[in-house]
Amino acid sequence: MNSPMLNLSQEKEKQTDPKGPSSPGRSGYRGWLDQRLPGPTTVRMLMATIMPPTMMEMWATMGSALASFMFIWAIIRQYCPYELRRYVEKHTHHLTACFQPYIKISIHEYTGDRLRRSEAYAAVEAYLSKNTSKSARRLKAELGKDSNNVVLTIEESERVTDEYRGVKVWWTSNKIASPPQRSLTYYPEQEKRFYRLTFHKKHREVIAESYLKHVIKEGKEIRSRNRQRKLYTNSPGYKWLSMKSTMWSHIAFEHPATFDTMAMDPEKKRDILEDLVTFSTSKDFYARIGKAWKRGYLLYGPPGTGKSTMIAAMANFLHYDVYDLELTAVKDNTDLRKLLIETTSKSIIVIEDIDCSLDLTGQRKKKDEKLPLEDDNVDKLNKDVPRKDSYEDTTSRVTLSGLLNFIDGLWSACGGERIIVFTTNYAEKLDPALIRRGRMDKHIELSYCCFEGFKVLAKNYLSLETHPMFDAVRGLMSEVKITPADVAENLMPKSPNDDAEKCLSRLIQALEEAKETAAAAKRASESRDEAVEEGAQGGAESRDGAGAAKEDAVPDERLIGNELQHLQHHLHGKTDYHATRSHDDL
Ligand SMILES: Nc1ncnc2c1ncn2[C@@H]1O[C@H](COP(=O)(O)OP(=O)(O)OP(=O)(O)O)[C@@H](O)[C@H]1O
Repeated sequence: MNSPMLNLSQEKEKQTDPKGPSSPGRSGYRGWLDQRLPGPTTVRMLMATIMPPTMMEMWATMGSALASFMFIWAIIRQYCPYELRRYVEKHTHHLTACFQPYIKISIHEYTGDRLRRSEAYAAVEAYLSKNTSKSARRLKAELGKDSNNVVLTIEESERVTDEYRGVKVWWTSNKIASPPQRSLTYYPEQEKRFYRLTFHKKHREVIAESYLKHVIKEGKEIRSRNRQRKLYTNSPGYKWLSMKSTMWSHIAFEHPATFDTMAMDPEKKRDILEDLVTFSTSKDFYARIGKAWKRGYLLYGPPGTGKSTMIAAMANFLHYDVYDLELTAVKDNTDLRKLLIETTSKSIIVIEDIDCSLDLTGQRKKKDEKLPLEDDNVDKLNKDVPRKDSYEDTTSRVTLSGLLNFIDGLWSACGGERIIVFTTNYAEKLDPALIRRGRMDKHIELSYCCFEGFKVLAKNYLSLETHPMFDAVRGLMSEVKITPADVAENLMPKSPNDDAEKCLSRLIQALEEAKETAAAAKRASESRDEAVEEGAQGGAESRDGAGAAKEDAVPDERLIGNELQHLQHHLHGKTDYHATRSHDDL
């Protein structure tokens, strides 16, 4: 028994093609059907019944047009100049946008002339990594904070859905390759990455006024919670390794110092902590008083008193990145400004030993004054090796005025929430303009170890809160100067058998030796003064006699001076001699 549908199609067939369903040489729709739909007649007839002839034709035409378009587009993409391709793409987008009820918002990684990575992009990245990584199918994995957890971000071209107050939105991650470089360059081709948000136009208000703010706020919070803090350097050696056009290279910042482990006067410590907290929570205050949100700290004191350690403690306390600026590696003031622009907010910019970094009187200073290759003998031996200064300008042209502008010029305000730290052993050597309040707002002296500082170190190194030997340490510390670095070294166990008593005895012995040396130095100094006094008295008696007395005094003075120097060397090593002098000077 035939089905009514089949009958109907057969009837149609009779009407349109008198030659019958399978007869050869048919033309028109039936012929076309034979060609396109091979197979049993019944199936073909069934399809013909489901799809009216005009619709089938339409789909077929569209299919082949689409295939041709794709083919032509592939050829265009390969051979057509980049500019023309961009032009076509742009106008195609405009055309399709007219018929679509959706709005698209792009958030680019770099805005402007690639000066700085957009914070909005970074925030969206963090937001999407948390909120959509469960629904996305293609993800990138990176090591997060402390290299312990894995942070997932969505892969390029991946599309994810998000929902906010019942409104559905779509995010895609994209990138555009920039035009190929005309000149030969070692740098890889730059890509411009961006996120695109798509939503229905009826939700424009919710998205623009509320959703985007929500994404940025949450993204920033996630970032500050999760991010691995970094230690940056501008040293050229590292720059070539990274092969990037950025001026900074970085590694993960993993210094364990904290204010708890810092040996210093507790009052001073509290004062610094309060200052840091006040600064980091005063965004609105700085805006109100019309001042850039930054603060300068000058850390000064003898070597080994904890200046570098304090920078690490500050960074850990505030969760900031650290930019260690090597001033002698900066070519000129323009490069200094570029470095500043590339720093991010929530960071500490450090210039260590500022007095040695540069001749800040405006004169230039050779960075490598004694390059081995500049030695004539070496040059003769290695004639093929180019002299370093023949291909590389080793002179830093950074001037004092360039540095002053770096600290509080117009450009210093970009980024915000930044701390600038200078360290020095000789604060008195610095130009007053450089360290005046407003540039270096807070001057912190890090000095010799006090008993409270010792207690912190004893807790750190020996896990001791108190001990009977502490009294001896307290007594000696009130009489002699010793740096926290020296105390730490004496408290450090040197073998598995070193217990707390042994370490404390070692420290007491070092302090006693230091006391003896200081006493000997004092005696030598007193006898020098006496000799000078005697010489002066002799001079009053007679001119001739004075000459003789002076001659006697000079060798004495020299001898005493040498003895003093020798004793000081014995006490603290060569550097500490300078340290003592600098501290006293300060
Ligand atoms: N105040 C301190 N608290 C805890 N440890 C300290 C302190 N000062 C120094 N140390 C210890 O001594 C070592 C040297 O300290 P640090 O490098 O911070 O001194 P510095 O003042 O920066 O010296 P320099 O002026 O030579 O750079 C550190 O590794 C640290 O362990």
